Amino acid sequence: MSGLLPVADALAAILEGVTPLEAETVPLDLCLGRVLAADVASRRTQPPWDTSAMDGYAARAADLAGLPAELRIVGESRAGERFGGEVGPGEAARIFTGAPLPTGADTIVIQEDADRRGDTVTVREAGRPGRFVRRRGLDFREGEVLLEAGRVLAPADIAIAAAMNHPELPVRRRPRVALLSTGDELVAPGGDPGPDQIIASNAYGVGAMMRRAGADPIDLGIVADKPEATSAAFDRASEESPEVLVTLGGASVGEHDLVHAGLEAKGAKLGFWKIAMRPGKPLMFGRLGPMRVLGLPGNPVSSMVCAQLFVVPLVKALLGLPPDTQEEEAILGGDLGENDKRQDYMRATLKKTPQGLVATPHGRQDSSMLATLHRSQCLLVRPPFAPAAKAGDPCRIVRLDV
Ligand SMILES: Nc1nc2c(c(=O)[nH]1)N[C@H]1C(S)=C(S)[C@@H](COP(=O)(O)OP(=O)(O)OC[C@H]3O[C@@H](n4cnc5c(N)ncnc54)[C@H](O)[C@@H]3O)O[C@H]1N2
Ligand code: MOO
Repeated sequence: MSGLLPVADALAAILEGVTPLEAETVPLDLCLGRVLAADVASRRTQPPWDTSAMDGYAARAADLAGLPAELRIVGESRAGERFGGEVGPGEAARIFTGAPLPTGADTIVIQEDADRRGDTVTVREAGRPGRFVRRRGLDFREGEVLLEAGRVLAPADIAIAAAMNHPELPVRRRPRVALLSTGDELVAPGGDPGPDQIIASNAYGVGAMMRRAGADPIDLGIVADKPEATSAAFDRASEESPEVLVTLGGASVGEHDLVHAGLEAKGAKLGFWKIAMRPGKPLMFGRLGPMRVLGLPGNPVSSMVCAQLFVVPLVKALLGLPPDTQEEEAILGGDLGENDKRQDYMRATLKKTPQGLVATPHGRQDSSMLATLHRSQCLLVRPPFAPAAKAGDPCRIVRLDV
């Protein structure tokens, strides 16, 4: 074996012992995308009474056996104000969509099928008894659980929660993920890079991914490659008390890669460092006090791929959701040589064809190349020591969530 930790073992170590965060109560208009923390039962029956589905006349089916039928109008029922009286034999009430069905009536005649003259209406056509009547509870009943714990709330869920008379919902608190970029060479976008500097991109991409996964990213900025600066940055991170600290860069073995030593100096419990994966070999995991710390390699593609494969599942676990790291079958779109000891995650395009999904890896897979990531829809997954493969062979992919 390579001595490097397999990808699945690394993920298992990161997720070990993670329990979902506590619930908080949030107003409905802020619930989109949040994870429901408890079953929600209706406080109402809907509709609360038998109601009309059309504008027309509420009548008794028995009076409509022979047509045309002439009925006397005894009142009006509209949405918001019902007719308090009763519809007796030979009688009808004017009614509008959404209005309560008056006592005695059991059928709605739509106004297109009737002619009104003063207080009389002549019904020319009528449907079966109960036509155009929505029965009480047709939609849902008080006490019925319509939203189940663990659901990621979508617009229709929020609409039904409102209809059930819930102005707010219990949802899982969003995990807080602190992001720390390391490197003397980095300048924030819009800044003024010196001759040996580049623009920092990782915290923005990874932060966006965290937000989409349901977490709140906290950008702790850029820290210089100095032990004192690294130490101070870890203190700032601890003060924010996030659930997760993600360091970006400085994970490798060079003299200026200070994350590992910095964490050790702070007394962090280090889990693993270096895994059998490309990109992402120097991935690091440990715990600093209550924080889970993931040290992501600085190469931009390594940072993004590791964030999707390891940090997003951690965020999901903190939200009580399954990891969602599903691999899918596809067809290889180009020839590939034998793989080495690292599990490969190759940026590839994904096309739907009559034969199935075709994944075609890009020729250059350098982990510095963000433009290739941007032009990819999936990662082609090649296990360690996978044999050479030809176009048309089956392959495994994970869809990119970037
Ligand atoms: N002797 C060895 N050298 C390297 C190894 C190794 O095993 N032995 N591993 C290589 C691999 S694989 C990777 S990946 C990188 C990871 O290095 P670091 O995590 O220490 O990352 P840095 O050196 O800080 O940066 C790498 C690269 O990425 C750029 N970078 C860093 N942060 C950002 C950012 N926030 N936004 C944009 N770009 C960033 C940085 O400028 C470097 O170019 O190590 C290899 N070396
Ligand atoms: O892991 Mo590094 O990501 O191969 O470039």
